[in-house]
Amino acid sequence: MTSVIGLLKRLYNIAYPTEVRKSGPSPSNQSTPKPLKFGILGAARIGPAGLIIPARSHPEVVVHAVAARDLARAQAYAAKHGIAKAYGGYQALLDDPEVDVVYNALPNALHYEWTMKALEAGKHVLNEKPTADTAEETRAMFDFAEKKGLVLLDAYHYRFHPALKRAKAIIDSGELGKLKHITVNMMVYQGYFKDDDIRYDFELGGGTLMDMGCYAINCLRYMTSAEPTEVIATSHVVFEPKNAPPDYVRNIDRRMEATFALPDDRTASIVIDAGLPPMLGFIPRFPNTGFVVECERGRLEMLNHVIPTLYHYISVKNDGLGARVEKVYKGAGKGEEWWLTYRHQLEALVDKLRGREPETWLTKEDSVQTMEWIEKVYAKSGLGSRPQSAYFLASRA
Ligand SMILES: NC(=O)C1=CN([C@@H]2O[C@H](COP(=O)(O)OP(=O)(O)OC[C@H]3O[C@@H](n4cnc5c(N)ncnc54)[C@H](OP(=O)(O)O)[C@@H]3O)[C@@H](O)[C@H]2O)C=CC1
Ligand SMILES: O=C1OC[C@@H](O)[C@H](O)[C@H]1O
Repeated sequence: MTSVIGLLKRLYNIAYPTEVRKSGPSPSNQSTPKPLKFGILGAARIGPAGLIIPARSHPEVVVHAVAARDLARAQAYAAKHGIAKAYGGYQALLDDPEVDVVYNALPNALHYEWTMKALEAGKHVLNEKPTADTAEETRAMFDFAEKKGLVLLDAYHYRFHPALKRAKAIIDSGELGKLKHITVNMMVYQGYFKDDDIRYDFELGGGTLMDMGCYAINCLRYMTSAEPTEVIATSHVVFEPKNAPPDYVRNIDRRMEATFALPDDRTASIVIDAGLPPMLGFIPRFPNTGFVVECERGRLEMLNHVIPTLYHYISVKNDGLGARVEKVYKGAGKGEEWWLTYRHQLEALVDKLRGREPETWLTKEDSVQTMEWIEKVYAKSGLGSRPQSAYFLASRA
């Protein structure tokens, strides 16, 4: 019962966060900096969860502008979400001198071009996951941000939640002995994405490994504190749209499984599926996201590591001490029980931009290695990497 009330409270606060007063110079304190102004590239579906709602409860963030390819679409989005400026075209937003930080919420294949252009315009960037289409592009993006002295953060938002950090602390404490194997699952039911979703478009950087698999690869590296040494095996099911035309190219993974070797005889596997069929042909399935870590002296299972604010558990079976369940909606650091992973992420980004030490941060190598292993799984599967950005290729010509 208490957990149901807790869930309802969290849901209410997520949907209706207390709007905080935005910081800035006041008669009593002229030195307080103005809030950071964010601009969103794309009237994207992820915008509200990824930035707009978290910004409401952050005193130092204002969502100032949105750009869409079509001005009317940007205006409608701006009106709906209370955003002051709307631009018809992404470059126009980058040319706005008031924008401090750009949120790149475009399809994966456009991350490279528009993040590079944003950095060129002198903006810090919160870039949606996965970083780009290839590791080469990813490295170039971080190198350029470094060169410009700007902050670039990939939106691996799940990494900022205290529950995930607690799961890792249990593994790192050694109470379960040496880690032997981790399995990371990211599965949603059939119909979760429509057939014309960007995730099913090869040219836009689609594929289920790109989309949900990037979390899984990032997670296995994080939980094991190691880089894989080899992709041992893969198997996949390709996406089949309804009424596929005869010339339809089956190059998009709807399901991807992969097994990796890690140093010290450890292994890892991932199971990603964007279309779990109904049970017995008609019973709908719940999304299944989480991971299981098998250790020498027990196992740890975390359910829902990607949206833990809604509900999660960390179940620990210690061969010597027995079993227990932990839930961490609020950690020892900053945050409220109802903070989504995106709100934690925004807190860290703003801390970084303001010169404060963020509680959690992701390194360049984190992003580069995640992309490297995505590409290696695609290579092993025979599906191949998503195409390099034309903007990247032009820069190398
Ligand atoms: N962090 C997270 O939890 C999540 C992250 N994501 C990531 O965010 C990004 C966007 O995903 P999502 O919001 O679901 O995507 P949408 O389908 O909403 O597309 C995002 C934007 O892409 C723009 N766009 C530009 N070119 C094209 C094109 N050729 N075809 C289609 N759209 C185009 C559209 O902009 P315009 O408005 O200009 O037309 C659209 O608003 C992806 O990288 C995805 O991986 C997605 C969901 C969750
Ligand atoms: O980033 C994401 O997180 C949740 C998933 O459902 C979605 O496909 C993905 O883009």
